Amino acid sequence: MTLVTDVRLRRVLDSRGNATVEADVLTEEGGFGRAAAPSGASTGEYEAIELPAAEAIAKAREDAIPRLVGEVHAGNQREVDAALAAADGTDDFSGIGANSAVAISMAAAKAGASVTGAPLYQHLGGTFRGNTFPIPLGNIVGGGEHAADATDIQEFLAAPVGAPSVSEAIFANAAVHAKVHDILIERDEPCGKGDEGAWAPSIDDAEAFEIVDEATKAVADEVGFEIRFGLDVAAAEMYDEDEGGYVYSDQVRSTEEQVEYIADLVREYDLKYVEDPLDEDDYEGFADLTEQVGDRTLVCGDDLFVTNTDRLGEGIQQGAANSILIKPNQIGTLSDAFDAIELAVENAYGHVVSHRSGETTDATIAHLAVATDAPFIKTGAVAGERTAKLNELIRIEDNAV
Ligand SMILES: C=C(OP(=O)(O)O)C(=O)O
Ligand SMILES: [Mg+2]
Repeated sequence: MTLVTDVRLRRVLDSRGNATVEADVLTEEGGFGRAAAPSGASTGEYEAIELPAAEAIAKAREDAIPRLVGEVHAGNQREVDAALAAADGTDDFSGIGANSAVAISMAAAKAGASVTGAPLYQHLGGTFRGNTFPIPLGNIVGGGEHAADATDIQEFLAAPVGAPSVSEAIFANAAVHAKVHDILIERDEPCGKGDEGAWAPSIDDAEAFEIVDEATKAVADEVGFEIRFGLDVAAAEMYDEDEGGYVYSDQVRSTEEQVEYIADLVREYDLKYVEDPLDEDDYEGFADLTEQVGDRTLVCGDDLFVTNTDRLGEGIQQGAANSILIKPNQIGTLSDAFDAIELAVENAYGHVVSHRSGETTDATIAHLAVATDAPFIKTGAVAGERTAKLNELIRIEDNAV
């Protein structure tokens, strides 16, 4: 019923104005799915390989499409993704590009869902999925690789942990974003934005902590539920062995100092979430920090794990982190992302489904988060390509998809 009859690929724009891959998958019975690959800026060293969009499309047309059309069923995700892996022939999708692979994989899932008439989250999660919704982590202030001349820490993320519904959580994050704007205006700070729609003022990290703390508390008082905040330190981008550690604007911190610094921040600001607090090769540092504060905060591996079961397995063995970021394009297919989620869940690691800094209006990750009962989703607070996912979550909650 869901035999693939055509796969069409094209270059489209992403939110940074770069070319990315969009895929259409067509099936018997009129099934149709369309999806586009996102793209990172602070990419992990161990991620699957994104090729220039035109090259990824050419390679996929030559090697992958003949293995898909008339050969696999869009309703059978593992069959689709195995064909993509076989067509690629490498262990990092450098053959056809992880951007072609993930776009086709997600488009196939949508085509499979369209034939059955089930919403994508139900097609992916099954009718016996749980009944939870992810808490959205909203990027409020940021710098690092996502904005020049702003904070060293890449993302300050609002975490509306007490929200009674996903829509109230989403509106709370938008209110925190607006509150930070008010505070920046009061302080006479410029209000430019970074790649993900977060404010990117030329302030130091200490001032950003002060402002985000004030804004989350003020909005929590207004809405009447708990809002905490968290960080994506993206520390691999700061780490420089030759410089002796983590290079901040005003100092260099050794690994021990970095662990201490982050642990102190968790305690001082009661942080709910800390992503990539250490370099992507430093399992030991992650384990040390997790031992110190893992009982009170999520220590999350993004560049550390890159949605990869081998790297997550190593982390589980060493006690490094207690949660994993899930970015399908880091690993290439939805099946690979599901494998990482399954391994995480089996080992009581939380999973946080995530956007990339370069995005389109594709909303697949909203469905993926709901399908897998993800405790959190990280997909910005404002900006059209971010609100595409947030509004889809609201529609899912409202049974309107
Ligand atoms: C979303 C992120 O940024 P990028 O897509 O640039 O890796 C991140 O680091 O978590
Ligand atoms: Mg990250």
